[in-house]
Amino acid sequence: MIETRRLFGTQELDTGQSVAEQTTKSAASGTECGPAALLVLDRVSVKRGTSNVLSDISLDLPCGSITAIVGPSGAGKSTLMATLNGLLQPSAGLLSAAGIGRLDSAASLLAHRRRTATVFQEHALIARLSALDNVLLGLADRRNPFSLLPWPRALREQAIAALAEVGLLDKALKPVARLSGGERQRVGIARALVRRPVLLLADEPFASVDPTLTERMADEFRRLVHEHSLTLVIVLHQLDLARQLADRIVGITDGRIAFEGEPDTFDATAQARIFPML
Ligand SMILES: Nc1ncnc2c1ncn2[C@@H]1O[C@H](COP(=O)(O)OP(=O)(O)OP(=O)(O)O)[C@@H](O)[C@H]1O
Repeated sequence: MIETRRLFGTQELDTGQSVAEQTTKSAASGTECGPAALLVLDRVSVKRGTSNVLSDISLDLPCGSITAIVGPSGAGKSTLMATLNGLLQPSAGLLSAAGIGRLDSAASLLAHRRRTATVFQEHALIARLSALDNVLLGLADRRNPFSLLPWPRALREQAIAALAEVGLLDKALKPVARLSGGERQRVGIARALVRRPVLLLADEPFASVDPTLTERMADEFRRLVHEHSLTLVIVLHQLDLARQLADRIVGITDGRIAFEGEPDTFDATAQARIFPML
């Protein structure tokens, strides 16, 4: 396990409440998750175009767990993430979410997406906008998209709280173009946290961060996930990092699960099954 370090630092807000406290409360009231799984995939297949990209995926995501998805390029990892997010619909099989039920209607998918947030590989930030405005974009579905009015005060406070949570309060008004790579990644994390999600999806979030910073950020990621009572699914190319960070590793090859187990069972034989060239 990585030694705990506070890269971001938790800043207390005027309300005396950290985002972690607020989020834990909202997460707890937002799901009836408890000891059950937050999300269950039952024999899910997904097509892109006419080809089957995922086949027969059965997977439980226990509440509060960290699952690392590993696999070669083109194996279907991002497709799986888009399916977990409700962006891609299965061509066969079923997803069900705690407190929502089957994710097979517009209403159930909307409910699922409202409590899900994503951290992207290249942060997907708008460079000319400030850190604060980028974090507010994480709340775009919480107000009228055609509104010309300034963001409501409550949402601005929520965004400021999320920036404080990742230790970036002093950079709130700086354009993202003038932030370092690590700071941008933290803005991306704040933009996800501001949604007060219960499910956090991260697709190669450390791809553009140097190895030393990656280890520190992974450690901090783990802290945030636990403090916010989140369920995290993270795609990682670094296998050592996957072992350190995750409670469970899922290996995918050719759109199928080739390995599923605790990190200490992800041995050379398991690795060879997923990455035959290593
Ligand atoms: N929009 C799309 N339309 C059709 N096929 C697609 C589309 N996006 C991805 N694919 C195909 O689906 C397969 C899985 O792609 P996916 O991006 O899920 O893989 P991945 O494991 O995330 O790869 P990488 O590690 O390179 O990001 C690939 O063969 C890819 O070419």
